[in-house]
Amino acid sequence: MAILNDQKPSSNGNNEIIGSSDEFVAPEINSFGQSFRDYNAESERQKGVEEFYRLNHINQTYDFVTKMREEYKKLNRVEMSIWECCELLNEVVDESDPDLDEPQIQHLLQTAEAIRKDYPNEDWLHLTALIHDLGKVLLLPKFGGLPQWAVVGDTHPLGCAFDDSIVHHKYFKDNPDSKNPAYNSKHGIYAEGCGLENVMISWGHDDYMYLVAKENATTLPEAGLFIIRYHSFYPLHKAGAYKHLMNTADEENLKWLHVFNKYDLYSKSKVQVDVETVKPYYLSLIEKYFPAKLRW
Ligand SMILES: O[C@H]1[C@H](O)[C@@H](O)[C@H](O)[C@@H](O)[C@H]1O
Ligand SMILES: [Fe+2]
Ligand SMILES: [Fe+2]
Repeated sequence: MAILNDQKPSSNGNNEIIGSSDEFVAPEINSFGQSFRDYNAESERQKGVEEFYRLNHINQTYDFVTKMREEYKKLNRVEMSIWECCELLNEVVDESDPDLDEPQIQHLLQTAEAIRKDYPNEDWLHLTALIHDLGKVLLLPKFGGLPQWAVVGDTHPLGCAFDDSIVHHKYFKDNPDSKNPAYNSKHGIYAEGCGLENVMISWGHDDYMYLVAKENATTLPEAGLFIIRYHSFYPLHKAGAYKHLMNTADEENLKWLHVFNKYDLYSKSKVQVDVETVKPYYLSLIEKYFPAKLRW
């Protein structure tokens, strides 16, 4: 499972050159004709996305995240299977995403099918892709009906300074934490190398799904759990900010997150995956790595 080189990590340990025509090719532009993750490009989605980040940056505080973690670790809301949850995502719309307006179940399957093409033997990675965004059910009434700013979008640490690389950074000026001297220095309340598991990250679908998977005793490897928990932490995995908070285990896991991110971001397209065709495969993976019913 360790990644041996900077290229595609191959499960047999060889530094093979990959040239199959069936390989996943990342497109240069999104379905709206723009580059991916361009938060300033004028588009039908730009204004809504910016308003989303304004609310997110004002309201996500250290105290808010502390309360959310306390509340949701009870897992006392719903009992259901992973697949049932995938189907629920059909009803969810993500207002933070400039690149996608397809139903979320399509995004899950597009990500999983793309990664499966290039990593046919890493079944844990296929399943990780399938479930990575399931936490977005927090938007639905029976999961608490949280507002968009508390569920989707990129994530960032609380308890230390907000890095400039965070999307629409200017809105942090109205976040009470940015005026708190305990929280607004580079290290804030954290020690160098303390490990990401000791860092408060803005609350949303990543941390919730991590909690659900972990508490329901999934047998997914650590790297899968890390991907689920930090896939929206673009300031770290894209911009390289906050690296001083990582420990050596985080550094290993981050390599897999980099692999995953390509498929999460660039598989977003208008080409739909046929759900019924791929369903039996994913059901078999769910059975391998999860109990039949989970507490949510
Ligand atoms: O808008 C997107 C979307 O909400 C994704 O699910 C999340 O993982 C990304 O980080 C975010 O930028
Ligand atoms: Fe996500
Ligand atoms: Fe995603």
